[in-house]
Amino acid sequence: MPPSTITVGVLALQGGVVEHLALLHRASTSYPSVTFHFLEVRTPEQLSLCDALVIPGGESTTMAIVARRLGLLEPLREFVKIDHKPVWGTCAGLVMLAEEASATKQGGQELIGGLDVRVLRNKFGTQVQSFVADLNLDFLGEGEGPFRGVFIRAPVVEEVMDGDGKVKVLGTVKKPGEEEDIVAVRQGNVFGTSFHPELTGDVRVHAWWLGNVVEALGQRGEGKGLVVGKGKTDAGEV
Ligand SMILES: NC(=O)CC[C@H](N)C(=O)O
Repeated sequence: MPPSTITVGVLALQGGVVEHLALLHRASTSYPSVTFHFLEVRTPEQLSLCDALVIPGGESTTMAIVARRLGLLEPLREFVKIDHKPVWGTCAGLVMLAEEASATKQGGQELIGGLDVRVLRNKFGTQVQSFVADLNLDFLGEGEGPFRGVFIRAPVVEEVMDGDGKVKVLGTVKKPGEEEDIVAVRQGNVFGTSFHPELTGDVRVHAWWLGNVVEALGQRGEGKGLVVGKGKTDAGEV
């Protein structure tokens, strides 16, 4: 039985929070039998209300420092690795969800973990080397056209570290003259993308992910979300 109400948080320490909320809200109309509540998460208390979480793009070093100061890092690790609640990280969010990261600032940076991968930060260079590429994301379903991948100081998965195939590669990109790079992975309830679906206006990845959330929580008999009117988030109308 899918749960009737689900609370989805967006970690709102910095980065593309509003964009995710807008697309999540649009995607939620694909599941009319479920009432979604969307919540900006800045405190452990807010996190504890969530059934699932999006960690947006932005700057993973800053996000980690702020999360540490707000007492959120350990609760986030529990959320992902002990409670196994569904989580999706985009770009900096993918970095946060990796077990290891390379090209970090001197002294390294704190991560949440959950994906047995090592990411390489800023693989394609600086902000001015941002690019857009058509991606074939088979998980979106047969007959779906390519997805416009927006890459901004994006990381890639440079190594899948688990030996037993738990990490599934769901998307790659190949720039002319370069090797293919892994840009979407999933391990159980943890999903990560190097690119930014929230900046495209294309709702398909958000809708797919919400479908996974509904399914995962249904299997666990969970979904304790607060019931609020559709069309609103804590950030107001989106
Ligand atoms: N657009 C982004 O989220 C950039 C991610 C950033 N390079 C980081 O490592 O945190």
